[in-house]
Amino acid sequence: MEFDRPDGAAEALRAGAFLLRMPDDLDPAPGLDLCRRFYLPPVPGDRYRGHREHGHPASKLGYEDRPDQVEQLQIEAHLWQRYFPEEVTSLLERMEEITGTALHALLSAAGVPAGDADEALGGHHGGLCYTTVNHYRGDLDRRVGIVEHTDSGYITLFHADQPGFEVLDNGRWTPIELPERHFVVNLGDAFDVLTRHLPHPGTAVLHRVAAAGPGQPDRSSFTIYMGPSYGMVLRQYTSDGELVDYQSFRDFSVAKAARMGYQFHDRI
Ligand SMILES: O=C(O)CCC(=O)C(=O)O
Ligand SMILES: [Fe+2]
Repeated sequence: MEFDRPDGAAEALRAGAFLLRMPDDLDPAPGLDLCRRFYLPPVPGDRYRGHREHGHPASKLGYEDRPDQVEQLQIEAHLWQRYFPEEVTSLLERMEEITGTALHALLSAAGVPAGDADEALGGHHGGLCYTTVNHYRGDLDRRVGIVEHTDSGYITLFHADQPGFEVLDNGRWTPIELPERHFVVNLGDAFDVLTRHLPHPGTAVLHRVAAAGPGQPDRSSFTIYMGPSYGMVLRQYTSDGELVDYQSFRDFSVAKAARMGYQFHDRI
């Protein structure tokens, strides 16, 4: 991963969000197709549709109709093959690789010593990777597309087909222009906690999606989320560069959900 400005990495860590150009041979269409069809009634043999009523028994996440304009489908990486069409799984796996590369580059830019990253990310306990498939319903009279929040993990990468994404930058809500063939990369809470006392801390960016007005087309986005697993303890570097335990990720997530006024996943 390369930044097109000399201060690119520093600025990405400070803001907690940046744009990443897609590789030329990556086709986001299967992901957008899934966003536009997962909520439609099931048709036998069509794995794009029917996810509202599916139940996804193997997943701890699954379908959720949220109080804002968005309805979401969240599926862990090890279940993509089971629940999604093949071309969607291939695309998501490719995006997972890109997300991992970006995460390691940013950890290094933040000052995590080379060779330390795997231990900092939880070592053999492994992490959690899932996709979120978002359908923003323009015809729903709700205040926002998705309410302001920080992502909980280390990093999230997403692609959206329309504007609406906004970040809080220097105290101001700033709409982000989404050029063709780009991903947005966001830093989340676990990255923020881990790097808070390092020379170049990364910020968990507060972001939201504006409501689409009546008569506007529905908006689609799909993400790759990478974070600690809920059984893990969040880690943090002290200012002396020592890696110590911070708080159980589950406790952290429950407290955050209460603070931000939403319900924590009831299957976790
Ligand atoms: O759809 C977007 O632009 C952002 C989605 C998002 O913030 C999320 O799924 O966590
Ligand atoms: Fe988000």
